[in-house]
Amino acid sequence: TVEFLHFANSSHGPGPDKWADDYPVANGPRQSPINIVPKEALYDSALKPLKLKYDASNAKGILNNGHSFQVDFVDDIDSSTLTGGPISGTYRLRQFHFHWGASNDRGSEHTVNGIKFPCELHLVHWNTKYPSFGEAASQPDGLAVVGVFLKIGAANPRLQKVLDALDAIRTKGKQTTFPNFDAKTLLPTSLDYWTYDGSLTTPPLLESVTWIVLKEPISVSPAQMDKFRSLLFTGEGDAPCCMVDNYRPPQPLKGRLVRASFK
Ligand SMILES: COc1ccc(C)cc1NC(=O)Nc1ccc2c(c1)[B-](O)(O)OC2
Ligand SMILES: [Zn+2]
Repeated sequence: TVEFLHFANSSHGPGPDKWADDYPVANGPRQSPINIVPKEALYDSALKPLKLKYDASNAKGILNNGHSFQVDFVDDIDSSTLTGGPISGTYRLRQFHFHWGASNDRGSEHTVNGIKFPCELHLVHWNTKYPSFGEAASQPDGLAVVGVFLKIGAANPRLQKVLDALDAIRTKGKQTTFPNFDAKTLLPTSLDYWTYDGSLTTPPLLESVTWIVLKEPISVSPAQMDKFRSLLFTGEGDAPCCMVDNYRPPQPLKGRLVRASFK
């Protein structure tokens, strides 16, 4: 589709249609994202409530990594963790990042009944039964990612704290300190979720993610969406290319079950 032409031919490497050339897992049995069809999700009363315990002092820095920007956390102790939900054991918060579109009609990776949101937040956690994130990322139960949709509405003051840091990381590879941020402030009121087994949505597309997609979106204003679009895929001194449409389209479900924590 047209929005991927720019992604496919841009300076920051091949787009989603070409990934299978270098990463055959791109056509694997548990790829992400997917289109979520609420009516086809199975309510599972055995699913536990999500327990997110985040320590604001673990926030470290904010980085433009050339395909999104991420806020990194200290993850050498169990101070910012995800437990409960569909997972067993303790997963540590490593980073969060976003995916967004060139316009408000697209940008999310997961869709709901085919509906695209303008933006999607990913809170990335890794299973502490493995020695490190890198190790966990190659295990089927290694990662747990909480996905949160952003919907156009009132300006979101908690999100604004993150957006205010973007001027300092406009180009690929730039980073700056980002202390004392409580990632919990980015979550909606309800923690109702859909969950399914999936993958990273960017290369290396590893099939190691238990996805936990929240039903309730958080708000973002049109002006705040324009702030995301002020970032560049390109490095300082390169011909500037706006960081937009950094989302992978939904992938085949291949028989997977999507469970719901709510009726
Ligand atoms: C070059 O990138 C790597 C090299 C080596 C390792 C071990 C991992 C990665 N990438 C990685 O973790 N990406 C990644 C991690 C988590 C998420 C996503 C991408 B997402 O699907 O967008 O949302 C959740
Ligand atoms: Zn992501």
